[in-house]
Amino acid sequence: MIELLTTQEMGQADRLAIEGGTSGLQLMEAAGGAVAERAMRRTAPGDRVAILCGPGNNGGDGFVAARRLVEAGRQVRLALLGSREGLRGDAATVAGLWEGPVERFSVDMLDGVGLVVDALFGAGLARPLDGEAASIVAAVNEAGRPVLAVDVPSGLDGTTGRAQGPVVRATETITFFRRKPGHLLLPGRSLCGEVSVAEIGISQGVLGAILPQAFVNEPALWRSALAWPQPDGHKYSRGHALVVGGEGWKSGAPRLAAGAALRAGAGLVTIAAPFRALPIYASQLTAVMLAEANNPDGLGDVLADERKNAVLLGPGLGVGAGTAAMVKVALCGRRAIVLDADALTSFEARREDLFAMIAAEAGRDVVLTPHEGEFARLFGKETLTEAPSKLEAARAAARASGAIVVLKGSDTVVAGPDGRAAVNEMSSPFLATAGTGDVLAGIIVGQLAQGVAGFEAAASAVWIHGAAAARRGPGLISEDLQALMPGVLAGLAAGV
Ligand SMILES: NC(=O)C1=CN([C@@H]2O[C@H](COP(=O)(O)OP(=O)(O)OC[C@H]3O[C@@H](n4cnc5c(N)ncnc54)[C@H](O)[C@@H]3O)[C@@H](O)[C@H]2O)[C@@H](O)CC1
Ligand SMILES: [K+]
Repeated sequence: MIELLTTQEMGQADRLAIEGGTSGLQLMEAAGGAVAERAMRRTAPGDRVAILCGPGNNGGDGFVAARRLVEAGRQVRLALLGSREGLRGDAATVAGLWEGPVERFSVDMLDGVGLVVDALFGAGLARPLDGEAASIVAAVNEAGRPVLAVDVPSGLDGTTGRAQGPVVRATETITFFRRKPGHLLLPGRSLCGEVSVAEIGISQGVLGAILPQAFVNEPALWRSALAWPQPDGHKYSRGHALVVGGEGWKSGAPRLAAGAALRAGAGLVTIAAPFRALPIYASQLTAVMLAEANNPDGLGDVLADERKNAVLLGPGLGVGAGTAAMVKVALCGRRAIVLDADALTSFEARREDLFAMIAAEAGRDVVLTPHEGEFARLFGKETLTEAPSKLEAARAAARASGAIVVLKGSDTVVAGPDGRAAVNEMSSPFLATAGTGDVLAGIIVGQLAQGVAGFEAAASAVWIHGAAAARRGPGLISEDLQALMPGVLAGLAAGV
């Protein structure tokens, strides 16, 4: 598992390491040394490097890096924002070890440099940058030279991935011990460039005291929860997913979802749809079965078969009272449910009804998969805009609804009502095409049908979906994803 630490949790990690006997100065020397190592990869002896230091410990890392880079034959010019006398603690100590000149920033420092090291602000950013700090950031961005940011690009909030004011646009960012959510959440991810993590002498053991609740969405988080077929198993032991579909002219979305559920490993997949639409569905389905459900009562009849243990409603279903009534029927009982697209929007004006139905049956998994527009309609625009970050918005929604919330985007967040959250980085911009959300919902219901727990089902599905897309790249359409999934699943089965 790869934990993501908030700025506050990282501060705790630093403190625990120091209490454990590693001094703050040792941590700073290690951090600055790691910065210098990255800088050396980007430059050759004789190259010029501009190091921009701020008034806190981020600046301290810059002073250490400057010293190491001079030792490695780089020509370093160092500028300090603020006065040398204003430096405190370890930053003051390492500034004292720097034998070169300490300049005030001027734009000419950036002329022709091979690299700019941004050590202005890191975890201590307390307010938006203004004044001289803002003009330095503007000059750095204007210069167009490669930028190595220390911890985070200055101006970026590492916890939220947001910048309230000017922010450095980095080519590369080096952070310490663990990444922060802001390295993965947009716009932070696009401002950081390539992100690397340096060990600086903080032991993994501190995580046992911090108990972080946010993680990178990667296989170690959920691999052990995945279900694989057993030699003595049969299709019924791999679960039966039901996709509730609507009219024939909207049959593409449920068909995409159903195919993905089969590929994900569900033993059987059935689409329930109105009788008049069944021939249209049947014309393009083979392994997926069909059932007649003309209305909520009809769906109830289909669901009387308890072996249908996971249900997806939403893709192609239409927005309105009819869909809301279908959702109500599906939510009666203990089976796992995925609500996507129209099923979410159908509760726009009556979200409390939905949350009450979810709460009525404890211990079964409900997964909601909104994109930002659907999220705003269901949970209220303010849940998105007033939350400090996308991560916190998803968490708040999960708490309010009692469901696992998959807030989609190229930085998809999966949040559980228990506070656990995973931020996805295995994604592809080519997923921004019609029907890919239907495929994702299908993978989730396919995982749930196999008995995978809700959070792990959702997080693994998001990853598998992104990994499948990454295998194709340009030209990807949602129909391709099904065929790409076996390669991704084979990698997971092999433990790659
Ligand atoms: N023991 C530790 O805590 C370690 C910290 N390290 C580094 O220390 C950094 C955190 O250091 P600090 O907590 O000193 O924080 P920063 O160095 O990020 O900034 C703190 C300073 O900036 C000022 N400031 C904050 N926002 C401002 C704004 N908008 N405009 C002008 N001034 C502003 C504060 O008043 C304070 O003087 C990390 O990002 C990391 O780079 C590393 O050296 C590793 C060890
Ligand atoms: K920085």
